[in-house]
Amino acid sequence: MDNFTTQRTTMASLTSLEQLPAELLLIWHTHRISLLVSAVALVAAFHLVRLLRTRRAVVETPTPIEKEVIELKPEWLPENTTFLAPAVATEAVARPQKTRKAPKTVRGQKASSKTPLSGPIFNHETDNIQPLVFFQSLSGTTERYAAQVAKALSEWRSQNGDNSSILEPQLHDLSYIEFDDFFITPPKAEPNTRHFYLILLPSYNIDTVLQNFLDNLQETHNDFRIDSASLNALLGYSVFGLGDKEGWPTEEDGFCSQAREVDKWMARLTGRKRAYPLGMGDVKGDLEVRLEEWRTGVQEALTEIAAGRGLGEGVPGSGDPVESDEEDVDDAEDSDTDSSIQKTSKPKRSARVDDVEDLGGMVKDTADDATEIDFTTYKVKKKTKPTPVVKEMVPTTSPTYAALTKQGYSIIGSHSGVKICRWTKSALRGRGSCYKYSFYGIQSHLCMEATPSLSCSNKCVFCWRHGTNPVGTTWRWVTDAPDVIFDGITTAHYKKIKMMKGVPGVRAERFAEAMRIRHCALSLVGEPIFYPHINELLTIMHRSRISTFLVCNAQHPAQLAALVPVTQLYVSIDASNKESLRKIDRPLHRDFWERFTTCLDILRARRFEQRTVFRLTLVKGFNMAEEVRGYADLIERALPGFVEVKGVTYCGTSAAGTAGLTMQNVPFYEEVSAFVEALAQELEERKLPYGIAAEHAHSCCVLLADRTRFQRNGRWATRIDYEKFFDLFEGKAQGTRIENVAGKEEVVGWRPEDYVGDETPEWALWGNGGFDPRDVRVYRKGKGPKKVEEKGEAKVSVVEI
Ligand SMILES: Cc1cc2nc3c(=O)[nH]c(=O)nc-3n(C[C@H](O)[C@H](O)[C@H](O)COP(=O)(O)O)c2cc1C
Ligand code: SF4
Repeated sequence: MDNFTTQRTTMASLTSLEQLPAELLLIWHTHRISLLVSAVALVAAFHLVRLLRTRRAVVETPTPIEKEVIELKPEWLPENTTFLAPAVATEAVARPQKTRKAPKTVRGQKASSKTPLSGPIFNHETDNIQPLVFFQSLSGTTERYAAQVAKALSEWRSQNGDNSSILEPQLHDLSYIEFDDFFITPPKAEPNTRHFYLILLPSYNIDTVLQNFLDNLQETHNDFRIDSASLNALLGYSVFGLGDKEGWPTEEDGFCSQAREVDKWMARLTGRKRAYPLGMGDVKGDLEVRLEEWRTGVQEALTEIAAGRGLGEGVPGSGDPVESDEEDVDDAEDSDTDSSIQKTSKPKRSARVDDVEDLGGMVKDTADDATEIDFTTYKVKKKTKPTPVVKEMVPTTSPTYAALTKQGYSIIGSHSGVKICRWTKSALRGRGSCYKYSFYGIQSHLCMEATPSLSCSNKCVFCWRHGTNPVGTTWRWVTDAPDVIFDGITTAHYKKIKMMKGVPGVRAERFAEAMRIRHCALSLVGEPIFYPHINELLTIMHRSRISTFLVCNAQHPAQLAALVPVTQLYVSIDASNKESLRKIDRPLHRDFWERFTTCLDILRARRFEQRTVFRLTLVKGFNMAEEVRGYADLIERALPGFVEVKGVTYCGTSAAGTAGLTMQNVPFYEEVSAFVEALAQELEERKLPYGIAAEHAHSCCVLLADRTRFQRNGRWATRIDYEKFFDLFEGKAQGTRIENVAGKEEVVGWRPEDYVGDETPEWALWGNGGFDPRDVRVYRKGKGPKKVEEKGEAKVSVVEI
């Protein structure tokens, strides 16, 4: 190309370059709408891809889940329970074979009915008598009188110079002591101190904690490893019963029935050392007179012992010529037994005796030259035993039933309950849902609160149940079928919703929505997993596309291990250490701490199957101060997906008062928040992946969550995709829980990450209060701010009532 041509081409290019902006401008003017639309679409597509990718990032885990094996003790397996085969996860837990109780085998000399088992000799010149006053009280009467007795005894001994060997009486609530420390053998004491027991008891013909005491005495007496009169080192005992003749006029009707039984068992356990006859008083009649008589008699018996004259003459122990009928029957059987043994040429040594010997020091020979007798083979006189009657947990005639229904609970069958909670009513009126909406997207007007077991194995200080609630360690009541319970609770719930129709402020659309239950909180009161058919009941709910949040008290490891996966599984963590837990939950199980920690291990093992939650209820003065590290230890052990921290709600009952709970024990929200911050800090220092996710200041509740599992792209995603949960349950969607089955990796179910829902809304995040901006916040007169406030972009309307 020559120079001229090159110049022309360059000129032409420059001209066209000069024209380019004009052309571009023209193109822009002609196509700007379609260009803008395409650009927006492109950006949207880009974000969508990113979102899907991050969502998948929450859902996927490439590695198969290792199963942890947790040992369950045979005694934890539910007795008298039809146990349902769990759908999943029981393989994760080794279930030991239930060992059958061996027949009772006694090695040693059977105590004759005529000679007392003496126990150590009391030397009145050197030895001291330690009176112990025990009581059990459900509504406070016996506690009051027991304290009076202890005080009167104390004054009597200090005013009377002859009583110098009688020590200051000690008062013990049977709910707090370890039975093993006092009722297997007498407690440890100074070498020259011997014990004298006084026991004051009410009677209850419903299942209460009292029955637990009775069962313990009976078990101790029947335990083949323990001397059947293991309390014979006591100097003596006496029982006083409080009853009500209005309801139980005679002994045949049950007047003071449990005191009578305790008296009987104590006679056996002490080798008949009844120092003064059983006293009984009618709370609505002669109680004070009878109690005074009894105390004077007991004092005389103590004076006799202190003077070295023992328990008196006549029939062992009582100084009374006739023992109670029941003991005579027992003795008659025993003598019958003795004679049948004498007829046997040579008593054979039982195979079980070897087993017993293996127990070493636990077996106590009653005499050195004792003949070994196998009581398992003799023929006993046939005794017609009454067929045991299975009781209803909450019969319609019981005071518990009356109290519950008065408070608005509907009792379904004889052991289930349902109640509309205040948040359901509040949501129906557009005044806000509970924290479950802020954290997990559950609208309170779509939620039903229910329990299939009103009974539980704790007596928590913050429980509202006024003390007369049914308690027990095993399920032994008439059992209602799961479909009957489901129909009953849903019908009762809808009935209660319908009753809200005329309440001012109820929103029509919410009322209509509420006629389809979407969620069930199995947490009302009691212990839902105590119900033997809980798995069937949960399955019915899931089939009806009702999601389930189940709260348990960590006292039933076997049931927890076998539970079908629920939408969200809660364990109440009421304290961070054994002592504190004993004080606050007042558990009935002696091995409550072991049960509790095993439940944490089970929760850890099952954290890949369902969302797991620790529920901490903070009670000032009980379980807050100095316990942050302890709670962090428990979190580290169980690795729950979430930790909900909530201030206790004061129930304002006399029961709470008796437990020493007042308004002073209710922490302020600032105190709860400070506690949560300290806990988050402690977890951070331990490199545990928890952060404070959300709050609901209105119900004094803050949520911590596992960042690695419930955050998406750096934002909290604590809400639940309920539809996905049901699809996973029905098999319409495939889960991603992979396990090693016979050496092969297989999808065995779903994981919590499979049904993670939307991101936590801005207003619910930590620092933003957690009140749904669509609702109207209502304050009581003089409590809240008076004008409409601006909060972020959302308007929070404030109305005073
Ligand atoms: C549900 C219930 C069942 C009761 N059952 C009996 C009973 O079987 N026999 C009896 O003599 N008194 C019975 N009573 C009366 C109590 O034993 C009596 O009120 C006692 O003083 C309660 O003591 P507390 O306040 O220490 O618990 C019953 C009371 C209630 C509330
Ligand atoms: S576990 Fe629940 S129902 Fe049972 S005593 Fe505690 S608060 Fe009450």
